[in-house]
Amino acid sequence: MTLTPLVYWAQRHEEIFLRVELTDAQGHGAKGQHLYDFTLEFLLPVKAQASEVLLPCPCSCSCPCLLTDFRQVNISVKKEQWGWWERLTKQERKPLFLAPDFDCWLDESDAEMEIKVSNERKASRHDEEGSISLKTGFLFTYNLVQFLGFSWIFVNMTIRLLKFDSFYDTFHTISSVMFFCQILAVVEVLNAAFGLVRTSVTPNLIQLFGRNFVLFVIFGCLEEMQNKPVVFFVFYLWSAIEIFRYPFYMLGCFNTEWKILTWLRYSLWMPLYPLGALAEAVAVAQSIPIFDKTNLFSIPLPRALGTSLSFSNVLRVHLVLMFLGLFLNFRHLYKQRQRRFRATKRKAH
Ligand SMILES: CCCCCCCCCCCCC[C@@H](O)CC(=O)SCCNC(=O)CCNC(=O)[C@H](O)C(C)(C)COP(=O)(O)OP(=O)(O)OC[C@H]1O[C@@H](n2cnc3c(N)ncnc32)[C@H](O)[C@@H]1OP(=O)(O)O
Repeated sequence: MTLTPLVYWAQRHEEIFLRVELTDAQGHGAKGQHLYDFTLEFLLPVKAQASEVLLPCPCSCSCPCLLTDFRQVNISVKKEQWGWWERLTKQERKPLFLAPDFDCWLDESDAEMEIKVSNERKASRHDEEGSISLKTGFLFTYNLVQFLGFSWIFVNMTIRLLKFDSFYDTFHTISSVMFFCQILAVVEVLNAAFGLVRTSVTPNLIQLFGRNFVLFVIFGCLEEMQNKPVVFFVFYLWSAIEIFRYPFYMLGCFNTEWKILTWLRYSLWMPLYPLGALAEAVAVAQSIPIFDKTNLFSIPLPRALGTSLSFSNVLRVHLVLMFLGLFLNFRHLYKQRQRRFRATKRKAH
């Protein structure tokens, strides 16, 4: 016996959904195997191929099998032309077995809203992807430029060291590239401030201020300091860490890491940071008598208090701050190291 099933329908601008219910088919209650049949003449042309979305097979296998408890067939038919139909069938009178599928029903305006929301979602995903790749491109370029700059400094100084060239002209050969790299390092504080990288501003600010004070104020402003061997030690120690730190960040931009590079980035600072701070402290200490002698940057005082306040007093305060800064950054780097290696261990398990 052939039965006519109940057919529920809904539409979107590009397709028709049909839900064919077999349980409530005419002849309800009949058991055994039956043939079900219905005919619909659509209002407008549709694409020939309909896709049938079947309910999962009760035995949850993927093999073709006979479905004995099969109550519903979902069919989706693509419209030939995008648009909204005023009804489903050519004939104005709705067939008796046909009813709206209120579970899936949308009015034209709701469907338009759905399209709008989905388009907006797509556009925002697109924007997000765009800004992620812009951020990655920016960070990669920044790290690459710093890596090239510091590599040039490190290689140049190593060659000079191996050739037993004089320590005394380090500043004149290296300073322009060092100035460039250290001015550019302002970006690192901005990256932290704008949340471009997962770190805090304070350690970056301490690092930037500490180095740039020595570079621009002590070495840059005092010619007498420029020929001292301490310049060599300061520049060499700074660049020794950066030739590992920046490539580590470059790989990080693409979620990649080389274990040995990660280890170097998070271990070399342990000897280098105190040595670097010590070299910087020596430079500051050596500059104190020069500032006293030349009165450079001294602050004029009212006569009752004396003639002027020497800049060397600022340097003495700076020396104290340096040890505080060294302590804060040492602690920060230690925590970063713990976090990094804990994460690596977790990944390995
Ligand atoms: C405010 C006024 C205070 C006045 C103080 C006065 C003086 C203070 C002086 C202190 C002594 C300074 C001595 C020093 O100058 C001597 C030397 O430098 S000697 C050489 C040895 N030095 C070092 O080893 C330090 C090198 N520098 C650093 O490590 C950083 O500058 C530092 C801020 C100290 C730490 O970096 P950060 O906090 O960023 O840690 P991470 O590297 O672990 O990064 C955290 C996450 O962010 C991602 N990140 C960071 N930067 C970038 C980037 N440019 N591009 C891409 N990604 C980046 C990184 O990948 C981490 O992400 P994730 O956790 O997902 O892996």
